[in-house]
Amino acid sequence: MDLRQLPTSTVLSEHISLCRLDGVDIIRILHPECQAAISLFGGHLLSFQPQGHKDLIWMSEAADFSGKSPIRGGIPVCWPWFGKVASPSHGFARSSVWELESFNDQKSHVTVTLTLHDTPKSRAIWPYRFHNRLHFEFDKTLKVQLTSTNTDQRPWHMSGALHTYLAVGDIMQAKLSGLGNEYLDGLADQQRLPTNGVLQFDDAVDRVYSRAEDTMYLEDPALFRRLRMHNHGHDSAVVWNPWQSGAAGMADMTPDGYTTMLCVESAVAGQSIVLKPGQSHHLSTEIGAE
Ligand SMILES: O=P(O)(O)OC[C@H]1O[C@H](O)[C@H](O)[C@@H](O)[C@@H]1O
Repeated sequence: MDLRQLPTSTVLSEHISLCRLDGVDIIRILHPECQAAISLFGGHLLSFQPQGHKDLIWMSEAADFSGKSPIRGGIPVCWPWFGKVASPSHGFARSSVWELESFNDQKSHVTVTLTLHDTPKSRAIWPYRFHNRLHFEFDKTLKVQLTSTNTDQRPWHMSGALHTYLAVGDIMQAKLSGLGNEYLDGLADQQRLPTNGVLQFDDAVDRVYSRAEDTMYLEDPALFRRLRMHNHGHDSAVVWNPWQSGAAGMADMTPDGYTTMLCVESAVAGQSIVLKPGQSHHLSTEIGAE
């Protein structure tokens, strides 16, 4: 995604502009430390490229920016549930329009905060009141924090994920570590299986690592780099790559798209979290290149 080519709608500050791509409004950051983009549709981080590096985040060449369906790539926000436990799959936050609450453009970094709260439309899908805040901090690393607050008078349950699509040079050479000692295999009837915490790739994976470490590393020899991911507020790391056969069944992924991506998600995918009225939960991820 060439961020400089996006047509500017409004200049917000020296390094931050509002742009438009098809049906979505995009906050674009062109800062000496990094370039980044966030779609208001989905509150969806689209790109993060620290100075001197290729993008750390993968975006599908066939992604749909109509604003009608979730965007394939970036960091979709799965909320208030993860997976297909209800409809729509991965919740409604990734296909809702978030509001820009504030931004702060500094010499050393940029922050952007978006919000999403309940509406009659959201309550028709999920009958609760909530207030979500999504805070992004950009410098040499990317920090994303989702704060979910119960503004209802009843307790409610939530699960979810920051469903990060990491960019890799060649998935066949990549190695992910820090995964803990067991996983549930989504491609084998949710069997609970032991592991040494390291994963290499030669086929589709869809796994929930329920004892992942807070910090994971993705070795990427093809791009001569290692990505570091530090998660917080999660109970699992979900790892997903659809491989060739899965990509072939997706209208918004090119046939070879799977070779340059790996989803490593900071997720609440085990037991859902109960929030009482007034309580909040923070789910975050920090990503950098070494
Ligand atoms: O196609 P989506 O709804 O975006 O979901 C993409 C993937 O998300 C997660 O990683 C799940 O574990 C996978 O089972 C799912 O296929």
